[in-house]
Amino acid sequence: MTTHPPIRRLWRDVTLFDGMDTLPEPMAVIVEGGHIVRVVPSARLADDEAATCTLQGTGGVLTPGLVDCHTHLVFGGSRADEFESRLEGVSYEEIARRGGGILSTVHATRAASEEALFHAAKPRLEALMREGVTTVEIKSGYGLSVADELKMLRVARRLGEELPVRVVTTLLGAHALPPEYKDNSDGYIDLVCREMIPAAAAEGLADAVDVFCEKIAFSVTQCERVFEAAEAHGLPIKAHAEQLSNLGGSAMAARHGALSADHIEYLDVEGVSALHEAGSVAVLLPGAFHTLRETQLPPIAALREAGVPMAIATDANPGSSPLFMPTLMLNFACTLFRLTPREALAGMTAHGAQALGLHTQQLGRIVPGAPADLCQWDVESPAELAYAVQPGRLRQRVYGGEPTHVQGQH
Ligand SMILES: N=CN[C@@H](CCC(=O)O)C(=O)O
Ligand SMILES: [Zn+2]
Repeated sequence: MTTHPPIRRLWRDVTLFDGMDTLPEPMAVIVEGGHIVRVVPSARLADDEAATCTLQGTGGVLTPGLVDCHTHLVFGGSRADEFESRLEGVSYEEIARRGGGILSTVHATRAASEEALFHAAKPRLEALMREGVTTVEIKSGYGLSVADELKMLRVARRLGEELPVRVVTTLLGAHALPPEYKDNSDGYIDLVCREMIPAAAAEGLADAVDVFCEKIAFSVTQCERVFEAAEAHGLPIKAHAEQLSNLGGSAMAARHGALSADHIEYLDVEGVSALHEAGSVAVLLPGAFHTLRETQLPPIAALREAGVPMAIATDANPGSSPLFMPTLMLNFACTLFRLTPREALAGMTAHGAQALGLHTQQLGRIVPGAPADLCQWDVESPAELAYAVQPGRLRQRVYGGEPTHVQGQH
């Protein structure tokens, strides 16, 4: 039987954004067996080395595949009616207090079958993939019972099995208080700690555990209990914190070694120091900031000064961020939060991967040894990806070394 050598794929004469920076000269990248094996200035690529490769593309901008490190893509129903109420002046918090908001999605998600949730989530995920996403985190959090949270996580896992995209799952059982635990939030936290986390861990369904630490959700003390249960099962943690008020959830999460604190509009200087000391990532979610018409900006200058890595994500969800367009988030990160285009792009590549704990594999970078997840864009400079909101510029999406076609892509 003859064996064929693995295909070596070559991109050359590209402007390279390597996950952290734009390189100063046209570059060549060689991929083999699912990994990047060589990154070299095109001018220094020898003809005999190029001859061993299949030329895959030239010109434009090559970036790592985008990493969307915070989404709620699996859900039932729609919240267009709530969108209208907010336009009439009812706040997100008030809607939540009236039993709408997250709980209205819980109702619809519980009523949906696993099959129905899968088919509803698939086109949302394909929309992200058409815009360059090769790694996506998907949270549960609209089930709020053991069976329904596991159902959501199974759907997320199946999406990763059936589509050419890396899916990282997060159990967000402590997202909201389900109606059957009304006036018994500690009882619900008991359920999360004693049943939900152990069940998700036993079935290998969760890669991390998240909480919503907020007045309309759970207290710092309750969230800490969830983290202790996650730690007991060897699961990394992250937190929705300081989104609507400053409770100190980010600092507590950082003390527990959180991968990330997310939203963080109300984060104070102590919180920034805590993230810095713990090596946690600050995940900025400009889509939710925009949709909820927030006015409190996250402490970008302090984060930058402290050297806290900043990630950007879509937060794609039916309520606070029904936005399924990663490059729009790059633009929002710059226009709303005043990040530079370089910071925004690092936020959806290298730092997004770090928020998922995947930086140890060099995910989100274009360096030798990194997984070969790449995007070749029809733009002249990386900054254009954040500058213009213009779908259709993705020339080639490469996942695990293989060029992939995404449903609906032309
Ligand atoms: N902040 C809490 N959770 C989600 C919102 C979910 C929803 O409104 O359905 C978020 O990340 O914004
Ligand atoms: Zn979220």
